[in-house]
Amino acid sequence: MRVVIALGGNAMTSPDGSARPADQRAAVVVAMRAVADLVEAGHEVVLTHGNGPQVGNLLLKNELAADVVPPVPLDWCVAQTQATIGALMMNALDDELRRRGREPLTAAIVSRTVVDRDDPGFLRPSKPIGRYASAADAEAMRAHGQHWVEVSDSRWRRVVPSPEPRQILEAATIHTLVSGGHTVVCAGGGGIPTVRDGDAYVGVEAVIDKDLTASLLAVQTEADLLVIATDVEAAVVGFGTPQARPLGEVTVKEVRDLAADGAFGAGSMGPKVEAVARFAEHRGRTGVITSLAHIESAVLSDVGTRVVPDPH
Ligand SMILES: Nc1ncnc2c1ncn2[C@@H]1O[C@H](COP(=O)(O)OP(=O)(O)O)[C@@H](O)[C@H]1O
Ligand SMILES: NC(=O)OP(=O)(O)O
Repeated sequence: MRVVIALGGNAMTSPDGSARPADQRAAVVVAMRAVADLVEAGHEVVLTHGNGPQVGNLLLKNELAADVVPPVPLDWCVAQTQATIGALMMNALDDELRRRGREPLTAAIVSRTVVDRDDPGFLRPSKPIGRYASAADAEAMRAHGQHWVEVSDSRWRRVVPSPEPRQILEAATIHTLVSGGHTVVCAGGGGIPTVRDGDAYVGVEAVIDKDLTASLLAVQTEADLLVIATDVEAAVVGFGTPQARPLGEVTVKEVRDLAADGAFGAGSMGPKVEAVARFAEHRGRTGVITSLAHIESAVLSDVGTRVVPDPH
């Protein structure tokens, strides 16, 4: 089975959301053990990952050092996070596979995702990146022209434009590699935001939602299954209320109706649900939202929230 797995931020940072190198390395090692189980079982695996904490930290470093070294644009920062996280994932997966007596075949691909130049997302920054801050700190940053929103109780985060992913330019290469037995890390951080400029492609300043890109990746690479791996076992209806119940198997229409009723967090579970719904809709296969620990079960059984195509 060909499986596309999207790893959430929690797969690469410590539980407190810190992005210290040692924490990232340790978290990736744990994630790659679960991935190695799938590879060992004979599945073709395509991996993608988030970069929200990392790209926000890089952007901030650029801004803080602007007086001494020229700052680079946000799309360059996205490319840099793809390289760093891709290298971490390859090292960890290779080590794990060798420990199991298997010769690793991994590749990380710098990947560009085409977006529309006039996407309304450029006018309404919505993608949270970087560290959390207090209301007072957020207010101070706003004075510098940055956009900040309250993402949870008194926790603020910077937001940047997040256009819709339209096409992954490296999809054919990724398809060839995975068909040839490679485990491929790609389209990290949603891909490097890119627009067409005449006959050329140029980067644009944004951070694309990695779950929506994962959905496109799974369609473009003809995956049998899309797994969105996060820190909860399933999407929940009545989230945060005494009536909370995990959502099991649902159709695209059923889950979209729940989304329209506001059942899923806008910057968190919402895009994940939309990602699996799009995959089920356009590929006619199941998309699963579950926790990292359940990746293998997601392939074998019926854990997590499983969005299936609508009946004809
Ligand atoms: N309806 C819901 N069901 C489950 N989790 C939800 C829901 N709405 C919001 N969430 C939040 O979404 C989080 C997962 O999204 P996010 O933190 O963006 O994941 P990741 O960084 O792993 O991609 C959960 O930890 C939970 O707090
Ligand atoms: N690019 C992106 O969606 O990253 P996170 O999942 O880490 O927010």
